[in-house]
Amino acid sequence: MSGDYPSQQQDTLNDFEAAAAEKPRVVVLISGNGSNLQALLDAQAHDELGGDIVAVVSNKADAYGLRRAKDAGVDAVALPHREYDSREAFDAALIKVIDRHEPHLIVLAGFMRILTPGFVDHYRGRMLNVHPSLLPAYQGLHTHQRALADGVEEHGVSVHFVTEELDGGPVVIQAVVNVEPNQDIDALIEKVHAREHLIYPIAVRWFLEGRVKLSPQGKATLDDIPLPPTGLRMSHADAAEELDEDLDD
Ligand SMILES: Nc1nc2c(c(=O)[nH]1)N[C@@H](CN(C=O)c1ccc(C(=O)N[C@@H](CCC(=O)O)C(=O)O)cc1)CN2
Ligand SMILES: NCC(=O)N[C@@H]1O[C@H](COP(=O)([O-])[O-])[C@@H](O)[C@H]1O
Repeated sequence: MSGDYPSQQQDTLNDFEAAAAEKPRVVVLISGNGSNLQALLDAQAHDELGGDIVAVVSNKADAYGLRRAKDAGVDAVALPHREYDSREAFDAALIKVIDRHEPHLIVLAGFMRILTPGFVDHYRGRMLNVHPSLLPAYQGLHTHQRALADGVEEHGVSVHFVTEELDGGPVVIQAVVNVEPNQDIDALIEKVHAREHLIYPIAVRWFLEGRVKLSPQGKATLDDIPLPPTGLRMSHADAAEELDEDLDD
């Protein structure tokens, strides 16, 4: 296009093109393998995320998810929480690292640190988490083991807004996994992961499109309609269709 317009008009055209090209920025926090991060990176690569992952930050330097970020050409930062004297000091350092990227959304993807109220407040309404249970059941850790020990017939995964209450934030999307009699825990975890990898990119895209919001009253809404406490229940087929994915099981 250069040379077709006087220089001032060309500058304006460049500005418009630059603005059109810039997508919402996402920072992802991890602690481990990063399979959910990979699902988000894959969705982005297929133009299904609605934004760009601009940085991945891990509180564990040996997290394989950092390798996934580097392989995808994304800024990968290790910020070991053990190097800080307090949870507040770690969170303050984490905010500095994150805010360099001026993100529109913070995504927790297997991030295994409880965040302080100050951190949560700083990103209120623009921070999501994926939790391996049908919230409000089984908040906290070891959800699969606890669900199996209780003999539940249904388990699953929830994507929710992050608030001060651990895993207590308003739910956006849930996916249900049927638990077989004598269910093998590794097979259950694999089924839960498969559903996480579908519904998380959907929830992120809907947020970045402005469809999913956290109201000032602390309620999650989809297209301005309040979501129920269990969020939107998505079947495997519906989620696969929404993401234009082939069903994998
Ligand atoms: N303020 C909030 N912080 C976090 C939330 C949240 O909803 N509000 N979600 C969690 C994610 N999460 C479950 O989905 C979770 C992560 C970590 C823990 C936890 O007990 N962490 C321990 C350390 C455990 C470890 O290192 O293996 C800790 O922080 O002391 C519970 C739930 C993310 N943060
Ligand atoms: N309480 C938080 C929690 O347990 N999150 C869970 O950690 C796993 C991370 O896997 P990944 O690193 O492969 O995405 C995921 O199953 C996620 O739901």
